[in-house]
Amino acid sequence: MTCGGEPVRPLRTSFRITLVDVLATFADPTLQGDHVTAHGQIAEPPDLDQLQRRAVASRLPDRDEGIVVCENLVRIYQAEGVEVQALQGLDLAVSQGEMIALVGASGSGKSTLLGILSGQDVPTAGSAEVAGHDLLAMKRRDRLDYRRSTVGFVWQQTARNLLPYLSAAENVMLPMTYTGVRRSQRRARAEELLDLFGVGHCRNRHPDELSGGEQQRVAIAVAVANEPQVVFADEPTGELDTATSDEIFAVLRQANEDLGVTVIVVTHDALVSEQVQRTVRIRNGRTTTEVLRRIATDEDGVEARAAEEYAVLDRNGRLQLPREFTEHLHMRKRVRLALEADHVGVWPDASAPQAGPDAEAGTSPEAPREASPGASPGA
Ligand SMILES: Nc1ncnc2c1ncn2[C@@H]1O[C@H](COP(=O)(O)OP(=O)(O)OP(=O)(O)O)[C@@H](O)[C@H]1O
Repeated sequence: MTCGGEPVRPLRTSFRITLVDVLATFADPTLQGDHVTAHGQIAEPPDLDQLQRRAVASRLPDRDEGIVVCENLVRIYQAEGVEVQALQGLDLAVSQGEMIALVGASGSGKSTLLGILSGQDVPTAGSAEVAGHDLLAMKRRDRLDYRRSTVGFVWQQTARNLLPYLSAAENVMLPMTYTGVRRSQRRARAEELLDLFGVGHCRNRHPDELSGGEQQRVAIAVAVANEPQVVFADEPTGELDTATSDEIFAVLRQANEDLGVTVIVVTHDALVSEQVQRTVRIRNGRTTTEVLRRIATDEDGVEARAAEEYAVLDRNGRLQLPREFTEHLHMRKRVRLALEADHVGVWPDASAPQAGPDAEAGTSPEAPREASPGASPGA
């Protein structure tokens, strides 16, 4: 399979959350800021050494349960009496400690998915679990705690990530205010994170005194301030030039590797998506293909990055064939399947008009064996 390219759009046009949501994400009038955690206790945040030890521990075996698991996820919007099916039975599993890219054409459902996973929106049906939280069953109060402590976000629009009247350090301290971290600890952790991400010298500057790249570094520090388990980044490099994009991506990778946080990045930028080990493509509200990247060594011992594209197979055995394949072979409505020793053959319906070139050339089998559930390869 080859990687089909999506048109690259320089800017996202649809965002539905405003600056007010920066505060709304964390603020809850029922909490007493400085003193009380979501559970009524004073929190003692770990220092960076402890976080790094945890990160290493989290990379040890047994991380394959999936920290993010979506099954058959459906989100239907009602717009002027018309139903829009933004997610149409989406499946996704992300392992703890992974960093993946989500790609897809405009309108394919990426933001809708991120909105659900980040606890800002509720799906219509299906299941979605993040770090053991059931996002369909979650109560309002739990959802607020979840947004404050379990997940972090970085948006494309720098103005959406940072409050303009707070300094960089104050912006990083803000989320900790709402989880009850003491002021001195908030400041220490904010300064550690700003140093870690290369913007320690900007701690007393306000967002309008920072470059776009510096603002996004601070935004990543804000996103990880409360030690979330997963960070969602929606086009975090969309407003930046290529060199700065690379730097910001490196900072996200640093958060992933040094702090052990799982990172899910939505991007239109092929250069960004090529830097992760797994890129998941969404089409029409479903995950369709995944590109897996690894370092391959040839017979001369030369290492090179290899990328292979896979179709996503859901629990019911459904997969979506890439449009360019079906169009090339004139596959419509139905195809013939054959179970072979180590693969499944898919042929165009020879009885249909304009069957594909292979079928016309007689390369499809005369009578393919029926693919029976439970039949083992080579049986
Ligand atoms: N609040 C809403 N009301 C009605 N329809 C919506 C709403 N939000 C999104 N949609 C529709 O749902 C579909 C998926 O939208 P979504 O924003 O998730 O796509 P996307 O892949 O993030 O696109 P983009 O890359 O342009 O941001 C689109 O058809 C969109 O018009």
